[in-house]
Amino acid sequence: MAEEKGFFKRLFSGLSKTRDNIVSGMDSIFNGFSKIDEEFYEELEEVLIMGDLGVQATYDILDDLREKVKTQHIKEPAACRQILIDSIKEQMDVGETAYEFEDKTSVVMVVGVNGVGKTTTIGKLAGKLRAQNKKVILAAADTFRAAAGEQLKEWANRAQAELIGGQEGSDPASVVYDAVAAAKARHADVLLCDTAGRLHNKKNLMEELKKINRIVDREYPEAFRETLVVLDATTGQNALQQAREFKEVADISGIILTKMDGTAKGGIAVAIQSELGIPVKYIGVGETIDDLQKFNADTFVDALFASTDRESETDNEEI
Ligand SMILES: Nc1nc2c(ncn2[C@@H]2O[C@H](COP(=O)(O)OP(=O)(O)OP(=O)(O)O)[C@@H](O)[C@H]2O)c(=O)[nH]1
Repeated sequence: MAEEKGFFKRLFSGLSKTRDNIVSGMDSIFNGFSKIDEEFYEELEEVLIMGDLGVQATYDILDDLREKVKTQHIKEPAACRQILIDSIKEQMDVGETAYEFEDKTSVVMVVGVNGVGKTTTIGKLAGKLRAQNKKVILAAADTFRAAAGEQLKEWANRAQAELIGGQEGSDPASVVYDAVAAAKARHADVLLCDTAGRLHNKKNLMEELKKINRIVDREYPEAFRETLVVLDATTGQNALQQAREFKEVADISGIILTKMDGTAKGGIAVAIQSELGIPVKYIGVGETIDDLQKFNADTFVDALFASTDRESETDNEEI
């Protein structure tokens, strides 16, 4: 519980800019309007869209609000606040988020375009698994970018995980082949593969991922599989677009949203889960190895909408 409480507090403070961006605007609408009319809905729409919740999720949330206002005969704008909170949670519902790979012999493909924090995230994930005493191997299969291998090596050292590959320009599929052989020989629990994420040539990317997946299918059929996309939350709608494009080329099982600390665009988590139906599994909340947290949509929405007095309340309260 203490860990959960600490998590809520960190999430609460990390979301301060997103809160300013979304909730402050909403609250001034709830408090400033004396009746629920078209202008009220229009202003809410603007706040939600500007808050990066995405067009689709915004429309769905507002349709739901209109419906409930009608059926429950709500007259007070302020009474809409809780309905909206519940509706955002409903929109984000993708069922229970599973983390089976953490407890199984598994191969995890991690994809994401350059600069989103992919290497850092893989390092953090390795650290998290190592802290659970898992044997972790990292495959440096993003062989396209110079220095990517070096950077991953540093993270591997930090996390005390073994690294396979890392030579610039080598074939990603052969790195994965070697890494699978190492994972099997050394009875690794989790093989984390840093794979390429160049979206400008989708066909090549798709072929490359297919080729890599075929190798794992053939060489390691018993392994549990997962494909995670890393997205930079600070890029807002761009991140959503990247998620859409990766969804077209691979079977994505989860998303990791980095740089959630201090961004005003945290609303993108709503857009991703609501529009794509893919769970955000982790969020990055800083640059160190411990700054990766499991994501829970309800806790996220609660932290976003919690009043600013809530932070001190959480000192004495179990969340
Ligand atoms: N504040 C913050 N910074 C982060 C987070 N995750 C990554 N970063 C920083 O983002 C920058 C880019 O991270 P990298 O891991 O190098 O990015 P990358 O996606 O691996 O880039 P490539 O290696 O080019 O593919 C680094 O300075 C990281 O420290 C996060 O959750 N919060």
